[in-house]
Amino acid sequence: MLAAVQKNATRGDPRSVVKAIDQFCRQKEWAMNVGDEKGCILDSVVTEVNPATVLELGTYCGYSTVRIASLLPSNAKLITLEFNPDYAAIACQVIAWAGLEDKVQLVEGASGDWIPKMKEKFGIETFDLVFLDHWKDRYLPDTKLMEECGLLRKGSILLADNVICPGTPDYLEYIRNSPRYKSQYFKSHLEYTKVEDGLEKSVFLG
Ligand SMILES: O=C(NCCCCc1cc2ccncc2s1)c1cc(-c2ccc(F)cc2)cc(O)c1O
Ligand SMILES: [Mg+2]
Repeated sequence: MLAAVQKNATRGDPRSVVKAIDQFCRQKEWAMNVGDEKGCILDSVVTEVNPATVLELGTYCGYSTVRIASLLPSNAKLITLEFNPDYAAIACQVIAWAGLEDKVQLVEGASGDWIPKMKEKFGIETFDLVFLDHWKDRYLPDTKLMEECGLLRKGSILLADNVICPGTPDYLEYIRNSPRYKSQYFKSHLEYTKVEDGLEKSVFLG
């Protein structure tokens, strides 16, 4: 995938990086990027929220990191967490190829360990937008952890990938029934396939 980016995408052009990855995943080898279809929904939410601070849980190869960072205002900050060092190493190069390294802070480690340290380590008050795309059984515990750590404010947006496939049933149950969130489901498809999947967008009501 990285070779395809370096071969087919223009340095400093995020859109060409996104296009090169989508082409590679459609023509050569499926990969678990959010993909072009759900990516358009992600883009519209980022544009609508126009966030100053973003947390991405699950960098993988940096595809959604590039999509999000390319839409952020100049002073905005995107912190992205990746557990797997091999993925993180690739993502770092993909983000650099897109010329977005100044907007992105890539952190290696587990969400459960890093979320409680966000304020002290990165000087973050609260996140305007959180994109959940990591272990599907961590969406719920990490959301509760973010609440407990005071990382969400009235109006913070949570956008969760894969709520149908692979699925995050406990997260959906919680977020759709909690009086502290207003949720909306965006029906789509699993990246590069016809399988149903979707994004759940939730506003924290405080
Ligand atoms: O597992 C997925 N994504 C998480 C990878 C886990 C990486 C982590 C990052 C991190 C950061 C901080 N703390 C802990 C963690 S753990 C994932 C899987 C599929 C899929 C769908 C159908 C299939 F047949 C096979 C795979 C599709 C997707 O869009 C995904 O996002
Ligand atoms: Mg995903």
